Amino acid sequence: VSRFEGVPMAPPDPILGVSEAFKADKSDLKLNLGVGAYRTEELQPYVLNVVKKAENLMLEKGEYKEYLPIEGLAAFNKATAELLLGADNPVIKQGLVATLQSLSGTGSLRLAAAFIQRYFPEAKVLISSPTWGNHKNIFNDARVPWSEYRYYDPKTVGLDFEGMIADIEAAPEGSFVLLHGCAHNPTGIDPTPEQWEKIADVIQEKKHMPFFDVAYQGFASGSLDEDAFSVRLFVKRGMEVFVAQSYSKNLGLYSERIGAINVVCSAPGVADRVKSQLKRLARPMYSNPPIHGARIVANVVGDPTMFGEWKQEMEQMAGRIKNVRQKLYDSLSAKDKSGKDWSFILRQIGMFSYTGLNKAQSDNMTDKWHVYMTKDGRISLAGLSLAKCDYLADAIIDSFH
Ligand SMILES: Cc1ncc(COP(=O)(O)O)c(CN[C@](O)(C(=O)O)[C@@H](O)C(=O)O)c1O
Repeated sequence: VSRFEGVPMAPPDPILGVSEAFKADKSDLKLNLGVGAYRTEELQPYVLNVVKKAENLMLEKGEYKEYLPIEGLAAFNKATAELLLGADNPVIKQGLVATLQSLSGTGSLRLAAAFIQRYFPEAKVLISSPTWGNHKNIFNDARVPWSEYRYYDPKTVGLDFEGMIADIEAAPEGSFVLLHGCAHNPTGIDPTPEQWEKIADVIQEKKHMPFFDVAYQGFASGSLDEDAFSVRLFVKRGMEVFVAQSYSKNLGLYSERIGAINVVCSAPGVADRVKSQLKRLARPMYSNPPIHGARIVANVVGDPTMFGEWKQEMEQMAGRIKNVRQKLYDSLSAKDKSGKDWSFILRQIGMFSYTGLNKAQSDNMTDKWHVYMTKDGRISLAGLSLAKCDYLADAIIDSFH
């Protein structure tokens, strides 16, 4: 008998498992609104033109494939910190930022979790309710305890700001507060600038550590700087901050697994020590990160023409999603006779819309309409075309009532 006899079948991933089910569906009506992956109006995957340009340049140069240092490609680490904080941010000049290239957003979050587990074993991470489906698994597997702060208010289909502040205030001093830098996943609801100020106040008062997850910089509003507002606000206040970054969405580098963990410290010597310990944790985890995506980012950001083209393509992707949001809202408003207010769809930002459909209703979307979405009611508008909005509106109205 096999020694693996006791190994049970793991459940499908709540997000990536939806894509597997979608692939198995034979209907030509099927729509994949599950994983947050950008599609064109023709519902095809999209490789940015600027990425193709950078890759052609790299091919011509015929670059080496030697190991990267544990911390990754230096040119990438410089570019990624500058993109996040602004090239002229004093914390960069003063050597206060420890940046390590890591395996995209997930790997960066996991590496930071390992650091928290080792150096702050008593601390808890506060995560929003709801949050990205993988956050809890990352902290569970890193043996970091977490609890939730209120975030989504189903009554207003908006932010439960009072609840959020109260829960952050009530948490033990020195907790880590996980915040979505922009384009909150799954709700698409972001705090206003004034609310970010208040969130920074309470985190400062309680001596908590802000931990930003920045997976959509430039993809939410179309502007890299606008989408970095929250992070730069906290750094400007002199706060020490963790920031995980990802280039999966804004540069379309999903499977290249390119991202970074940044730790903004309040004293130069400290940043070097933090970086050295992050390296010590990364080495036995995956040793060193993949070079291809790092070179693409470094080449694009390092060349003013390509950087400009990237910003244009980002605005186009964000723009297409905004158009789809508007069209879906128009279709729902025109078709739904119940008088339900669908304007929350227009107030949400980024790839996703949190529809309020419950599990049974989401099942109906899939079983009856072949619309694939996550069971928490989230739909990825990045997987929707203008042409399919009427069909989706019919499915949503049928499922709600
Ligand atoms: C808030 C947040 N943080 C981190 C990540 C990790 O991304 P990566 O490891 O590729 O850099 C995602 C991606 N989340 C998804 O878009 C999603 O929620 O569908 C999807 O890519 C995923 O992995 O689940 C995310 O939404």
